[in-house]
Parts: sequence; structure tokens; C-alpha cells
Amino acid sequence: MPVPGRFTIHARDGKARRATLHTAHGEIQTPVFMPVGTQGSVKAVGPDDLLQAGSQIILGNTYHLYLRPGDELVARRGGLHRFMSWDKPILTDSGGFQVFSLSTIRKISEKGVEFRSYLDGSKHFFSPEKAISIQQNLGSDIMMVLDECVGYGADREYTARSLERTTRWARRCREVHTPGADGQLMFGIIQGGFHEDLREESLGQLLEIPFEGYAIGGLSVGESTEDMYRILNHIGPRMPEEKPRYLMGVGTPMDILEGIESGVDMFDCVLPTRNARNGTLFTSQGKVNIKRAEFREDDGPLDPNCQCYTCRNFSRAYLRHLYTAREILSYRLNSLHNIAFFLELARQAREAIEGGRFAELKAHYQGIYGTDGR
Ligand SMILES: CCNc1nc2cc3[nH]c(NC)nc3cc2c(=O)[nH]1
Ligand SMILES: [Zn+2]
Repeated sequence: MPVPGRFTIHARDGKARRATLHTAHGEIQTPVFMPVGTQGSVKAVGPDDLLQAGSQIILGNTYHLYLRPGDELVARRGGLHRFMSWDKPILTDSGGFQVFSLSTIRKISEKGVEFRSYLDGSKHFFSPEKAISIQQNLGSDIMMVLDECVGYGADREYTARSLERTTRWARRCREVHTPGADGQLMFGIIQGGFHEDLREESLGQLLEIPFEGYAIGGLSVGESTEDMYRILNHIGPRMPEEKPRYLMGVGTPMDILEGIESGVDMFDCVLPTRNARNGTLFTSQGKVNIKRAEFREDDGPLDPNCQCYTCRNFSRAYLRHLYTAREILSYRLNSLHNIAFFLELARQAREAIEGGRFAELKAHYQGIYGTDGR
């Protein structure tokens, strides 16, 4: 009987790990890429598409689902898995990031964060306890604590005070959910901005609270690749060896490979689905901007090395036509392919770590996408 939270490392290649994370809705092979299903759907694709593309786990946003359709409504329908017909693992964020990035008026205090809905301007309040109760209503397999993601350029003094409050909030989240209750896991989130010593401070404080996994927050917030990698390389290897490590909101193919090399196991990013909708497609030979005139009469597949539904059935000429005609099918086929590309990248990383060839895999993609793939 799998024990939710059990994390077994099968192989290592440098700091990179090949592991299995057990959850109440099945095992996750890591390194893993998690498609983002913000409002209970991964935009433009269905659960069958996701399964066929090899998705093991998807992400839901607490902030959005709380505001619409409401976490209580979802709970009355049997929880998010049943509601969206996805019976594999789901990770929900705590809404913290959306509140800070989407909501206009907000007040942050020791008690929590007050904000106005981006939908109708109504006033709402997330305490750490409320953020957890929403995720319990959603029934996600992995819950995230409520934290404050300080923006890029926040001063050191504010960053230091903020991480202390984020730790106190993390403790309050832990206090309202017994480890493993209802098979749900809870991850702590490391803050500390771009200061190595504050990152270590945040991690050290969180280690005193039992979490089933730890996430690196506060990155991919507009910083340079150099700053992201500096913090990633510093804190990744310092995170608990025997627990899953999750880098939130990252990233480009090269950012993901850099994260894996620093010992990170789990990634989520809207890049594949968001870029699909503006015609930017990731392929084994680099980025393809499908709206370019050069593809008007190109009968070849988008990516000859890709096994996805889009690449097996449609030509670049057709994909370009759909995109320029703003056909809805364009969003589905482009999103499917980009998701398949990111899932395949993670699969190749798992295989490379098993074979001790991760450095070669990273070098291969560096040759195609450059050092940071932006
Ligand atoms: C669980 C909610 N908390 C939380 N989410 C995040 C989501 C992110 N997404 C990105 N780039 C796209 N950076 C992030 C940082 C955080 C972060 O520091 N905290
Ligand atoms: Zn494809």
C-alpha cells in the first residue's frame, strides 16, 4: 500500500535525482513537469489529451478556484479531481502569489492578506488557516502553505522581515493539518529574495516544521537568469536530501534543466500553454513561430522528433493556417504539442539521470536553446 508522501530516490547524477513521490492519487516519477490548470482546466486541452501526452500531475490555483466557482461548491461536487475528471495527482498553490500578482488592493498583516477579487472587486481575506481549508475543500494531493512572494527588487530589510512572517504562517498552516491527514501532503516555501544568507535563514526555520516537501518561492519574478541561477544553485542542494524539492513557476526548458542539475525534482510553468496561444512552439530543434510566412506551404510535421497527436497528424502549413485564422483548434493543437514537449523533456531527464548522462542532455539542449532559453 503506497504511503502518501513517501519519496524514494532511485538514482543520482551529480546533484540531479531520479525519484518517485507517492501521493493519494498515484505515484509521480521525478523530475516531473506539471502543466498548469489555473481554473480547473489546463487551457484548451482535456484530461484525455493530458494523459495521452504523459502528464502525471497538474496544478490548480487556489485563488482562482476560491473566487470562481468557489471551493465549497467544488467540495460539494466531490472535490477537484471529480469536478474536472482528473484522477491523477493535483498540486494546488495557496493563492499567495496570485493575490500579490493579480489583486490590486491588498493589505498584508500578521493575520494574513486582505485583497479584492479581480472578478468583481469584492473584498476577501486569506489567513494561513483559510488557505489550507480551501485546499482541503479542493482535495488536492499536495497543498502549499500561504507565503509572501516578495517582488524582485524588494529591499533586504523588508525581505528579512517578510520571511519571518512567512515562517510563522507556515507554522500556522501545519498546525491546522495533521501530516498525511486525508492523504494530503503539505509543502513549505522558502523565501529570502536574492540574498543567499536570507534563503538559508528561511530554509533553516522551515526545517523545524515537518513538511513532506519544500518549494523554492520568490524566483521567476522578473530577475535575470544569472540571479535566478545564483539562488537556485545555492539553495537547491541545501534543501532536505530525502524530501521532494519544487521550484515554483519555472520555467524555460533551460531553466528546468538548470533546476534539475541543482537537485530540484518538480516544476510548473504556464510557458507551454501561454506561448502556444501566441504561436510560439517549442521543438527538438528550437523555438518555432508558427505564424511565420516560411511555413505557408511546409508539409512537414511541426517537430519530426515529437510523437504527440499534433505532430503525428498535422502539417506546419495547416497549423499556421489555423493560427492565422484564429481557429480554436489552433489553441488545442499548439497547447498539446508544447505540453508534450515539456513532458518529454522531463522524461528525457529522468532517463538521462538513470544512465548517468544528464550533463550530456543539458549540453545537447544548450546547443539548441542557448544557455537560458529565453
Ligand atoms: C503557493 C503560492 N506561493 C507562491 N507561489 C509562487 C508562484 C510563482 N510563479 C512564479 N513565476 C511564474 N514565481 C513564483 C513564486 C511563488 C512564490 O514565491 N510563492
Ligand atoms: Zn508534437
